[in-house]
Amino acid sequence: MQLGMIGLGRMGANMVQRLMAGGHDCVVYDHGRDAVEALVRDGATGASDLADLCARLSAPRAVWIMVPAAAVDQVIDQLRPHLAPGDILIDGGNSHYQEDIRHAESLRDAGIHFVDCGTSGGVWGRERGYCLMIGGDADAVRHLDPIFATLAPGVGDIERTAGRQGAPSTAEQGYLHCGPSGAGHFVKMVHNGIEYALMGAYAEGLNLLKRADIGMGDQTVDAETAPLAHPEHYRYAFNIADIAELWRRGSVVSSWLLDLTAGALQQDPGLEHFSGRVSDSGEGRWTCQAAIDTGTPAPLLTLALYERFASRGDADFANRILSAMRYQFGGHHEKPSD
Ligand SMILES: O=C(CO)[C@H](O)[C@H](O)COP(=O)(O)O
Repeated sequence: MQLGMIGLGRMGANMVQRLMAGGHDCVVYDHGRDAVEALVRDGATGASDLADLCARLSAPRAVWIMVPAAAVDQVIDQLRPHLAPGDILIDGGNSHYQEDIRHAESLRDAGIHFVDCGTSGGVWGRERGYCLMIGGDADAVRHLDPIFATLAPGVGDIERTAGRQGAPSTAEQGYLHCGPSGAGHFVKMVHNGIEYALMGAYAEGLNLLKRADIGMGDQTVDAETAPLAHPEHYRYAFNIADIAELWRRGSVVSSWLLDLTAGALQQDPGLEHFSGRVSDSGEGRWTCQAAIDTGTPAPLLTLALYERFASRGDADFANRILSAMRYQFGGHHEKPSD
């Protein structure tokens, strides 16, 4: 099948490679000419601009947009004059699902279908396949089935869930039409909310293991810090990389996130190459907002998001206020940092 791809960053370029390896014909465009030329060398058709991309695609066109969420509006505005009724636009980036509803409505009168697709798999997706969470009109989604089937991981060697019978469903192959416009990105948003909490849980647990050796150090009692009552209970110098490795095998908390964590700890046990400032794309914030809008308790997902804010120093003033209050009511001085 033929597909136009706009945005050839880490995700878009790898997706084109996977599609071409699966026998699809890709017409590609990016602001950066190097990215276009690299894919042309591998067999894609390069476009000089969005009009050229549309001219090179046969009707009905299928155009996949893989750009940062903030740029989607502009790309759609620039594409619109070059599209015709029956064409399909796919937003495969990390857009807010409410933007999808707006985009689908604004294109409907012109007969253009809009499909939203939450895409998970990161830089590993080219090799492992992408998990695709899809929203939009059933007919448009059905038309794109060959594209989704190639991008998705397929059934692979994952054991079949007990009770599932017959030919593997698309969910079992790694892609799913989740519902009408916005449904794909809604599912991806919650996926990322869960991702934040899982990441936070591994990080906190591994940090506690790392700090299980504090009874081995100098136990000088400081009046400003609660003394360690039983230093002998905290004399474990755990090998954190080995424990992460161990948990990958047969444990209840094994997962791909843990596989990646074990890999990072193997390369750099102290994680010295990271400062610990953790960014967020916005997906976690949208998840919390949806939880608030619907009155759905989501304390773990919310806390994990706030921990990311704190990692960037955004709790520093609050912490200074705590110290100031302790000094005001008790004359307590801050302990110099270790
Ligand atoms: O697709 C993803 C992983 O599933 C994420 O959207 C992407 O990597 C950015 O995540 P974050 O919200 O942490 O910035």
